[in-house]
Amino acid sequence: MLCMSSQEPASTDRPDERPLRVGIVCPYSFETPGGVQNHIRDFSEALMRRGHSVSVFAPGRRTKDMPLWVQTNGSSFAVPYNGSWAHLSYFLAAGLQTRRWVRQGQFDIVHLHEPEAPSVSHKPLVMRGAPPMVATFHASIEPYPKALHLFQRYLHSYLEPLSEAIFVSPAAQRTADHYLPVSISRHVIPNGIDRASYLLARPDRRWQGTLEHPTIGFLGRLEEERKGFSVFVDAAARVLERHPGARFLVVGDGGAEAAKAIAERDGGAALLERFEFLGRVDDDAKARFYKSLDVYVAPQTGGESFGIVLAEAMAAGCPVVASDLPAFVDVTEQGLDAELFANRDAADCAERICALLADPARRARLGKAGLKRSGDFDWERVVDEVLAVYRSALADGQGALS
Ligand SMILES: Nc1nc2c(ncn2[C@@H]2O[C@H](COP(=O)(O)OP(=O)(O)O[C@H]3O[C@H](CO)[C@@H](O)[C@H](O)[C@@H]3O)[C@@H](O)[C@H]2O)c(=O)[nH]1
Repeated sequence: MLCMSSQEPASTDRPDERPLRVGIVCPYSFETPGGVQNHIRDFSEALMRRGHSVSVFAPGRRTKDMPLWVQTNGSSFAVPYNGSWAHLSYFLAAGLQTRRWVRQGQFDIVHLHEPEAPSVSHKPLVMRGAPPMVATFHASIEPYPKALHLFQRYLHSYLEPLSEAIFVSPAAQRTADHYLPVSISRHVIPNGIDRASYLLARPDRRWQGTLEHPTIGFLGRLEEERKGFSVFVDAAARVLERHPGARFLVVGDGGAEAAKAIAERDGGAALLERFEFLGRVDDDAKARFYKSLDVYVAPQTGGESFGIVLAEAMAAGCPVVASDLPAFVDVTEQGLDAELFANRDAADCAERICALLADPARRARLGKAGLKRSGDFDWERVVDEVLAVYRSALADGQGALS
C-alpha cells in the first residue's frame, strides 16, 4: 500500500537548521521489531521534534500500531541473514514503488539504511535526478565471508551515487569498507538511545536484588544462537555454586523453548528454578528492568554491529558484563565501562559476574563509568551529528542549506 502522510516541515528553534524534508528507506519490515527498525523509528521521532518532516518507506504490510509516517509497500519475504531473520522486499515492483515514493516525496535528502542489502533501500541508487543520498551501514560481519567478495565489484559501482556514508561503529565501517568506493565521505556515528528514559527510570521491586538474592539480567531474542543465551545459562550454573540465591531474569521472545532446553540439562530442574522469564516487555518496563538489576549480562557471540543493549543498560547506571566482541569493545571504550569476558567462555563470564557481586564499590564505579559513556549515545547528540552529515551532503549536492 502506498500512501503519503509526511507533514510539512515546521520552523525549528535552531538557526543553523532550516527544516528539511527527509525520506528514510528501511530495508526491513516494521512488522517485526529489530535494531535497525527501532533505530529508524527513534531517529525519525527525534528529527520531527526538531521541526523536520520525515517519511519512512519499508517493506511489508501496515500494522495497527505503525506510525502514519511509515509507508509500506505491502509485501515482504523472510531470509536468514547474519544469524537472524530479515524481512525484505526486492523484486521489480519493489523498485518501482520505492522510486515512485522518492519522486513523490520531494525530499531534500534521502537517507538509505543498509543499501547493500537486497531490499527497498537498494533501489533509489539507480534513480536519475534523485536528491542527495546519505546511507547508514549497520552490519558488522567479521571475519568477512569469502562469498561476499563475489558481490564487491557490483556493490562498489552501485553505491557510487551516495554522497556520504555513516557507520554505526568502527566494526560496521570495517565491513562496509570492503565494498564502498573510496571517494565517499565516511563518518562513524553511533546508534542513539533516549538516555533520559533510562536515567530517570525507577527500579522495580520485583526485579531488585538483595545481598542474598542478587538479580542478574539478560535481554534479547532467546532463540537466536548469536544472542548467546546458552552462554548465559552455563555461566548462571557456575554463579549459583557461589551465590545459590542468585536470580536470573530474562527478557525477550522465546522463553518457553529456552526454559524447556534448561529443564533437559543435567540438574536442569534446579537451575530452572533460579530463572524467571519475563517475555517481551514494553519500553518503560525495559528501562525499569535495567535499573533494577545488580548485573546486566550481554553474552552475544557475533553479528553485533554496535550493541545498543549495552548502551541502554549503561544509561540506567547498571554494571555490565559483556563478551569481548569488537563492537562491544568499542561501545565500552576498550572495557573501561564494562567487564569484558572472552567470547563464548561461560567460565570467564561467571568469574566476572561473581567478581562484581562480591564488590559493591566496583559495581558502583562501573555503573558510574557506563552512565557517563552513555552520554555519547544520546539521541540529541547523535541527531546533531547526522544533521551535520546532511548539511555536508546538501552543500556538495545542491548548495541548499546555507
Ligand atoms: N521493549 C523491548 N525492547 C526489546 C526487547 N527485546 C529487544 N529489545 C530492543 O530491541 C533493540 C535491538 O535489540 P538487539 O537485541 O540488539 O537486536 P538486533 O536487532 O540484533 O540489533 C542489531 O542492531 C542494533 C542497532 O543497530 C545493534 O546495536 C545490535 O548490535 C545489532 O546489530 C534494543 O533496543 C533492545 O532493547 C523486548 O523484549 N522489549
